[in-house]
Formats: sequence, C-alpha cells, structure tokens
Amino acid sequence: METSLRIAIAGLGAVGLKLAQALDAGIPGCTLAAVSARDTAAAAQRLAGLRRPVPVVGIDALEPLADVVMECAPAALLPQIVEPFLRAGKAAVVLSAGALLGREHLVELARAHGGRIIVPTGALLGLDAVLAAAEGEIRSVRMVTRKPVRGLVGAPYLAENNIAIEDIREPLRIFQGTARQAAAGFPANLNVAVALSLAGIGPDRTQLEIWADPALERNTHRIEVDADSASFSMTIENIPSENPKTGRITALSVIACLRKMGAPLRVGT
Ligand SMILES: NC(=O)C1=CN([C@@H]2O[C@H](COP(=O)(O)OP(=O)(O)OC[C@H]3O[C@@H](n4cnc5c(N)ncnc54)[C@H](O)[C@@H]3O)[C@@H](O)[C@H]2O)C=CC1
Ligand SMILES: O=C([O-])CC(=O)C(=O)O
Repeated sequence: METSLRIAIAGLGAVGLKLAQALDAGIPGCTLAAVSARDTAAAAQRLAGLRRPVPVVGIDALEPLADVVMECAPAALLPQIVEPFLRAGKAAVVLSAGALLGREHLVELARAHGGRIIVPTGALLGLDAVLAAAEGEIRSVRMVTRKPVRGLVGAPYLAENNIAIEDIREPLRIFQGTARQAAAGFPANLNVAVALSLAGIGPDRTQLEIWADPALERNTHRIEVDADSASFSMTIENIPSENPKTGRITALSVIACLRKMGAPLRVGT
C-alpha cells in the first residue's frame, strides 16, 4: 500500500524554497505538509506559486504536522528544529551539519526515542566511498576548499583573526586546521567538511585548508582519502545558488535524498 511521508521544511532560503517547489511538483512517497520561515508574510508570498498551499507556522508548531523535518535554516536554530522530531521518534534531515558538533545529545535523543538524523551529501561528493572506506581503516582525510570572496565574507573566524579578504588580488589561504575548528570559525560556510568528517574519521582527524580566491566563480572542494581499501581524490566545483555561500547542488542533493527514502530501488551507500 502506498504511504506518503509528510515533510516539513524549516527555513525557506536558497535550499528550502527549491525543496518546497520540488515537493510541490511531486516526489514519490513524499508530501509537503508545512513550512517555517522567519518572515511569515514573505514566505506566504514565496509559496504563492505552489499548486497545493501549505501552512506557514512557527518552528515549534512543525512536529505534529509532519513525519520528517528538513532543516534548511541558520545553524543556531538546529536544536530547536530537530529536537521535537527526534523526541517523537521521527527523522530530521540536517543541512547545518556543523551545528551537530558539540551537540552529541541530539544523537543520544535520536537513539533513545528511535528517531534519526540524516546528513545528506549536500554540496560535497564522495561520501558513499568515504563511508565504505571507514568500514576498513582510513589513514587520512584531507580537504581543500576554495571559494570566491563573497562566499566567505562575514565568517566569524575572519573577524576574530583580523583577516581582511574583501580587497585581495591573489588567492589567500585563510585557514588550516581540523573540521571541528572550521565548523566553529565558518558556521555558514563549511558544513561539507563536517559531513565529510562524520562519514570518515571524525572532526578532529579530518584536515582542512580554506582559500579565498578572487578569480574564482565556484565553491570548489577537493577531498583526498587514503585508506587500506583504496586511495581516492575528488573535486566538485559548485555553481553558487542565490545564496553565494551555498552551491546549487545542495538543494538537489536533499531532493535526491528524499526521493531515495521512498524509492523501491536505492543506489549508492
Ligand atoms: N550540508 C551542506 O552541504 C550545506 C549546508 N548548508 C547549510 O544549510 C543551511 C541552509 O542554507 P541556505 O538555504 O543556503 O541558507 P539561507 O540563508 O538562504 O536560508 C536560511 C533561511 O532560514 C530562514 N530563517 C531564519 N530564521 C528563521 C526562523 N526562526 N524560523 C524559520 N526560518 C528562519 C531565513 O530567513 C532564510 O530564509 C545553512 O545552515 C547552510 O550553512 C548550505 C550549503 C551546503
Ligand atoms: O559547506 C557549505 O556549507 C556550503 C558550500 O561549501 C557549498 O555550497 O559549496
């Protein structure tokens, strides 16, 4: 018998709006049930083109209306969005993966109540191979991110370390450290590094470099993995969405993740 998962979207920005439109156009096994936005009137306007209108409600009112919540909001809101769903034994798809670090109680909450936290591949690539390699022994994971200046400005790490990138003329390495350190310093820019670390050898062993490059148009991530099963390196060059920090492919990754949940044939780890 066909059952449909009721989907709630928290945050109607670059990712959330695309997702709402895709759900409205039809993803088998899924129905858009409710959305939450900072500005309810503006959200109602953004959703005016949908074939099937859905309620726009506060974050705290989402859980009773849906089976799955898609967290597409600023990182600071993560606990408020996902906790009610996890406590009810439901699923939360998390885009702000960096905000999971230091909030291990969310995983415990999911475990205690039979809920699930799902981190999609998002703006990255290769997490299927990283997960597989992690079943054996991974010796090292390294990632190099290069972004246009507008994809990095405003990150707290830059202000805290007096790094000015607005007027650079050459590529500048602005960070070298672990995924955990990057998540703290770049909460809206480096969720991909945290997703990579969670798939592989953890946030303290995953090494990261970040470059600001004034000549670049795309958010570029290269990952290099050395494991006892394979060595691999891969690069993705993301075309920015209307939010310059977020690649277009991010929303498509979430759509693919939802489609997979309801699919009779599932490809990839
Ligand atoms: N895991 C990954 O690969 C990636 C993760 N991200 C992360 O995904 C999240 C969403 O990204 P975007 O859509 O590009 O961000 P965005 O900034 O375009 O959208 C976020 C939306 O949340 C809304 N919002 C703010 N306060 C709210 C509240 N109290 N209630 C409901 N909504 C509220 C904002 O008004 C905005 O529309 C961000 O945390 C971003 O860092 C982005 C790209 C890749
Ligand atoms: O990791 C992120 O939050 C966003 C990102 O780099 C991208 O979209 O390329």
